[in-house]
Amino acid sequence: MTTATQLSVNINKVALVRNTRHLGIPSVTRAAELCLQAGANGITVHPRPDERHIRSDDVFALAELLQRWPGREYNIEGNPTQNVLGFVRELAARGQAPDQCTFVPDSENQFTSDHGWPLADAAVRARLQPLIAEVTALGVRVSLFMDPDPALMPLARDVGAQRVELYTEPYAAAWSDPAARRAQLARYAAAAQAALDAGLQVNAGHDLNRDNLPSFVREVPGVAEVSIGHALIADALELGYAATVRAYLACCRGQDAAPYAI
Ligand SMILES: CC(=O)[C@@H](O)[C@H](O)COP(=O)(O)O
Ligand SMILES: NCC(=O)COP(=O)(O)O
Repeated sequence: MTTATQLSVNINKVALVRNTRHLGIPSVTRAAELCLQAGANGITVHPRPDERHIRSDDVFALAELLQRWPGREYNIEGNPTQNVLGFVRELAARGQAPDQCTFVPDSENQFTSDHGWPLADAAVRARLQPLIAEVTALGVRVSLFMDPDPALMPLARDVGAQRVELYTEPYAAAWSDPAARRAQLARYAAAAQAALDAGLQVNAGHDLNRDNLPSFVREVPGVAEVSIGHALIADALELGYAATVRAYLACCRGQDAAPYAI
């Protein structure tokens, strides 16, 4: 039996709105709790070094919150040469290690994530290997953010990652053109299969939404988890967290999205 794709809700954008005032609203911990109550399988954050959205305090408050939700996962994304390892080390020391750390090769002030690790470069592999080993030794699963290139998947395994997260923006951008969509789906399916063949598990994320998610999980083999933030939080502004999470969970099971009844 295949397990349904898990939904990890990225709450960066809740923090982004919160940070425009000094009032503490909307609350990221409340948002996380409402998403978990609605059935989300996990919470993702990407604490960027400039703290434009998720701040250091949020990372720790969410780790505390996740302790009360056994079986739900906490995924922290970021560049291991910047701030993310500090969070993982400190949380592990507190006995609150995240379940997963997704290494993303973003620069300090990057607008948003837009490429995966260039693992064909031996110097990049040599830099990553000890960092992956350290995080794995802390009991945290490491996932590498990757472009959908089948040739790179065995290299992700060789540097010690347990998962890859396929960067899905090119698929999302092609979605409204049927021929381009089919070509992208074939490309992602080949990358996912190469990852599975290499013994890796497969995550996916970036610009996934209610429209493009069902065909992705139906056609790309073995997608263990999707992390979704921007579109999901935008939908939640209209519908609330609970209805939105339930709609995305249905998409994760491959059901095409019904129009929202407002
Ligand atoms: C790793 C990734 O795909 C990113 O999508 C991400 O976490 C979003 O970051 P922003 O919310 O800062 O755009
Ligand atoms: N890893 C991708 C993620 O967490 C959310 O990306 P997006 O849905 O905000 O584009």
